Amino acid sequence: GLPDAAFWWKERATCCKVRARRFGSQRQLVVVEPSSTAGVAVLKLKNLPVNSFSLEFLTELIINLEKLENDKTFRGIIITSDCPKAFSAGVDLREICGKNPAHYTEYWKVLQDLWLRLYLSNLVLISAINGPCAAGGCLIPLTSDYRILADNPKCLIGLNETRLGISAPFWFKDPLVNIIGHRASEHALQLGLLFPPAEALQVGIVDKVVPKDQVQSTALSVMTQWLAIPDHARQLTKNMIRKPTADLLVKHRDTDIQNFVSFISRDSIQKSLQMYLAKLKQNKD
Ligand SMILES: CC/C=C\C/C=C\CCCC/C=C/C(=O)SCCNC(=O)CCNC(=O)[C@H](O)C(C)(C)COP(=O)(O)OP(=O)(O)OC[C@H]1O[C@@H](n2cnc3c(N)ncnc32)[C@H](O)[C@@H]1OP(=O)(O)O
Repeated sequence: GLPDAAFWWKERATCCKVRARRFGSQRQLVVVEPSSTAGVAVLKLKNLPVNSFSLEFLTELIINLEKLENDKTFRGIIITSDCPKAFSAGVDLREICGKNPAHYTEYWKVLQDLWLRLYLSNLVLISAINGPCAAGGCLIPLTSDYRILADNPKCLIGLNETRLGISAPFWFKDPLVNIIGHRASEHALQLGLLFPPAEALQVGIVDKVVPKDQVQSTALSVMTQWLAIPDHARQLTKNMIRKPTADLLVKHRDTDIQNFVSFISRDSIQKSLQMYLAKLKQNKD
């Protein structure tokens, strides 16, 4: 439960800081601003062009989340995108293509860290999804407490991993099952469905669909409702509900990493990821 997670966070926080020093980039990939509502931060994802999860971006994201978690002035975070093209395109395919097992191991550990940091956060997390959100990109909405999607046909959301010839890990699948149910997940995951807004709302992968220019204000007004509940009661309840799902990853992290590394290192998987990336580059608007 929380003691386990706290242990992991302490250990991994040190690794993140070491890694951040290694990148030493001048680009700010995550921007945190206080909102007009007291106690609420707006965290903007800014890894242009599509907020794909590079190792550097993940590291910066985790460090910023950790800072907010430890800053007692904040009770909630609205997570949104500052990239016009996407909320998030998920895993950066260049991180899991053509690299070595040591790199895959490091990458997967950091992605697990992000998931744990978000899923077990004591803060209220609201995803203000203002662009397409695919596969690993759904990690943020699926670990949030509430999801608001922009009503735009380009704003597709879902776990489309099977379309790339890969499978979503169990810790993506479990929150999806918790949110939309077993049968709908079975359907969505196997077919790698990306839902347009009305269908996303109907299946329940998002809680609200609003015009794009109202995503932010809606997130703030939903946040106000959540913050009306005393923190300790809400946090205990959140932990009680999420602990069994989180424990599965906390207890099986190493096996999960080994499975991922051996799966992703296969020639056939590498080939299909390379083909998908090449197709993305061809299909330019
Ligand atoms: C045993 C089992 C154990 C474990 C499981 C095993 C494996 C699990 C694997 C990990 C699980 C998670 C997987 C993922 O997240 S895979 C990524 C899936 N993402 C997608 O399918 C989205 C792809 N992107 C898009 O659809 C579009 O880019 C998008 C977001 C709709 C925006 O479209 P558009 O505005 O037209 O912009 P472009 O397509 O031109 O994109 C701009 C630019 O970005 C590059 N790019 C896009 N997405 C990615 C990406 N995910 N990784 C790397 N690069 C990406 C794109 O190629 C363009 O690049 P260019 O250089 O041409 O400008």
